[in-house]
Amino acid sequence: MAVYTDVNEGELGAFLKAYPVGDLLSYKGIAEGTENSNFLLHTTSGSYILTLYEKRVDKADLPFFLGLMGHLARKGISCPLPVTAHDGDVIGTLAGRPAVIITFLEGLSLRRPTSAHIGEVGKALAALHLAGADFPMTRPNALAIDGWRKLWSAARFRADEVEPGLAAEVDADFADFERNWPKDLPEGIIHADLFPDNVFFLGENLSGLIDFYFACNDHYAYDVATCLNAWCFEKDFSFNLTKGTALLAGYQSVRPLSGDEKAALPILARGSALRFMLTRLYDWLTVANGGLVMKRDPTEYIRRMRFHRAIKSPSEYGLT
Ligand SMILES: Nc1ncnc2c1ncn2[C@@H]1O[C@H](COP(=O)(O)OP(=O)(O)O)[C@@H](O)[C@H]1O
Ligand SMILES: N[C@@H](CCOP(=O)(O)O)C(=O)O
Repeated sequence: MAVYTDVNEGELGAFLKAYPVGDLLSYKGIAEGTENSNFLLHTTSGSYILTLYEKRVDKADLPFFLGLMGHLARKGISCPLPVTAHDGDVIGTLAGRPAVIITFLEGLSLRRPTSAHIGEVGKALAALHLAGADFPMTRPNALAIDGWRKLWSAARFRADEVEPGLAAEVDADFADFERNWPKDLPEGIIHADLFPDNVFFLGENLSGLIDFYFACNDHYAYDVATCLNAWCFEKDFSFNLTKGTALLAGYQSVRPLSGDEKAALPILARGSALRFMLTRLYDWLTVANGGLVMKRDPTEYIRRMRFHRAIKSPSEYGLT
C-alpha cells in the first residue's frame, strides 16, 4: 500500500490553485509503489500524478530527480514531466510533505513481459543513457558499495535467520567486490531501478518510464546488469537466455557495450543482485509489518547472486 499520508479534498483543491492544471474533478490514492504516497488526479485539464515524498527520499535530492525527468522528457524520453507552479517552483508542500505534480503517462506495467517487450526495455535504457549524458547535475549513487556496507552492518547479525549461511556468503562477496569492482567503465546518469513496475507498455510498444527516485551517476553497464536481474529471471529463478539476449541486443542496437563493459557484466550483475537483496533484507528485518515501506522478499535476490557467481563467461547472459 503506497498511500502513507492522506490528503483531504479541501487542502488538495487549495494546493492545486498554485499550478496551471485547472480545477480538481476527482482524485484517488494509488496502491502501487514503495517509497512515497501517490495520487491520481483528474482535473479540468487532464490527468496528473501527485507525489508526496515520505521520509526515505532526501528532499535535497528532489531538484536532481525532477530536473532529470524534465531534461529527459525534453530530449524525447517518454517519462513524466514535473509541472511548474505559477510562482516558478516545482516543489510545493502538502499535508506537511514535499509535494510535486507530474504528468500522467498512459500504459500498463507488465507481469509477464515477453522477449519482445524486454528488447524494447533494452532500447529505452540505452536511449535514457544517451539522453542523460548532457544533464548538468550529478548525484553519487547512495547505493554503491559504501551504501551496501551500511545496510549490511545493520542487517548482518540477523541475516542467517532469513537464509542459513547468508552472513558468511555476503562477507565473502564484499571482500571480492572491494578488490575487483570495476572502476574505469563508461559512466553517466543511470535509472538504477528500471524494474517491470517502472516501465509502461501499450500493447507491444513501450509507452513510458517512471520512478526516477534512485537515479544517480554510475556505470551504464551497472544499469544493464540491474535490468538483467529484474527482467530476465523466471519465477523459479532460472535465467531466461532468450530474454537476456533480447535485452542486450535491444540495448546494443542503440548504445553498443565496450569489451570492458561486456567482461564486467557478471560482477556488475552480482553486485546489483546484492544491492537489491540488501535493501530488501534491511526492510525485512527492520520495518514493522504495515509500516511505511512495502516489504519484498530478499531471498529472490540471494538466488540471483548465486547464479551470477557461477557464470564463466558473459556470453551466458546472451551477448552476441
Ligand atoms: N507519471 C505517471 N503516470 C501514470 N502512473 C504513474 C506515474 N507515476 C506513478 N504512477 C503510478 O504510481 C505508482 C507508484 O509510482 P512510483 O513512482 O513507482 O512510486 P514509489 O516511488 O513510491 O515506488 C506506479 O506503479 C504507477 O501506477
Ligand atoms: N525495485 C526494488 C524496490 C523499489 O521499488 P519501486 O516501487 O520504487 O520500484 C526491489 O524490487 O527491491
